[in-house]
Amino acid sequence: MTSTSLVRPSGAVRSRPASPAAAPQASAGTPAQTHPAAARNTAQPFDLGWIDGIRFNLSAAERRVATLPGRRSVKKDAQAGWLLKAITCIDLTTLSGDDTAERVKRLCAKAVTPVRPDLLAALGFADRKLHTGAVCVYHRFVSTAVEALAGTGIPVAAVSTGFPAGLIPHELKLKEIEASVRDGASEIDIVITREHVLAGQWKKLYDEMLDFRRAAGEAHVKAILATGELKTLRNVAKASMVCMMAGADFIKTSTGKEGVNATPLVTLAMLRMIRQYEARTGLRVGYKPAGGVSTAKTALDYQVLMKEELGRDWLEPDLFRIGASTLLADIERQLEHHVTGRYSAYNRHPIG
Ligand SMILES: O=C[C@H](O)COP(=O)(O)O
Repeated sequence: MTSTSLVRPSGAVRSRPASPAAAPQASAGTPAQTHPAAARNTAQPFDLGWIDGIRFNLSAAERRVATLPGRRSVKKDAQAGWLLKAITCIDLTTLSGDDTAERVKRLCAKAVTPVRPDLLAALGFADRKLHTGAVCVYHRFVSTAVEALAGTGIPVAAVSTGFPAGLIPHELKLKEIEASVRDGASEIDIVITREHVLAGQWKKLYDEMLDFRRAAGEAHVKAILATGELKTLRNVAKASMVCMMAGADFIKTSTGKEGVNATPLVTLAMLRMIRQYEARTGLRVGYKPAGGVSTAKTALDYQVLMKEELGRDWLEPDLFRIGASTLLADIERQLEHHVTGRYSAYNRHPIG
């Protein structure tokens, strides 16, 4: 096994990416490579015509999603390579009422060294820098995380705007965003007002998102749709389009607190909108499934969907994140199994 066999996520998908603009680059690079950042999304004028025409064929989408497990055919070294790549896309998250500065510091240490050095060495990555995509915390812990991650290049993401319900006054939402940016967050995960979607008030959703994006300034904004509360996939698709139109850098499924969080079906709806938005504007928007993504197998499913629907570039952390609090533990166990042939107990991987 060579390290080069691990660095190129390949062999999982047979179809070509649907959009030529999203074709894979020639060089896949290493899990920790510096990937040329995509041009940032910019807000477009509000256009109801982009939203009214959106339809979603549920049975076709269900059929497509049902074939996923059969297409997740990466094994052995290739699978280890995909899993290492997945680690670089994890927003390692703690969002609990009993979070403490100590827990956040431990999480940050895990983000810096997500895989045991002996396992990395056995995989041929002893000399490579590998870290998670970001650390994601409540505003209260942004400065703690920024300090703990100083010099590592790992961004701090703050959940914001009255996460998870998003029912605090609009002005307070803007202040919360500004406060997190002041404390050093370079990514802001906002929650949308679900009522705007449920009532079909698309201009209100657009204006809200536009304000959030302005308040975040240089910090990148991930728009959490809380898809489990939006009733229909058509609503999910329309809300995705409106948030992108108003400048969201990423669209994200869930807070992790809804009854239903990330699913392959909502993913398909959102990825098709990202594709449509790119076709209209030439701008690329990232995608973040979050909530309940806890197994390596599920992470691979999402990676396969990303590559099939949008192309190779969407496997990189500038366009793909997985919001997860426990996924890393399972990925590390799978990597250990790959190296040693044995599974370790989960309590050997207490964080992540
Ligand atoms: O944004 C991230 C989610 O809150 C994490 O959800 P999880 O705890 O189910 O992994």
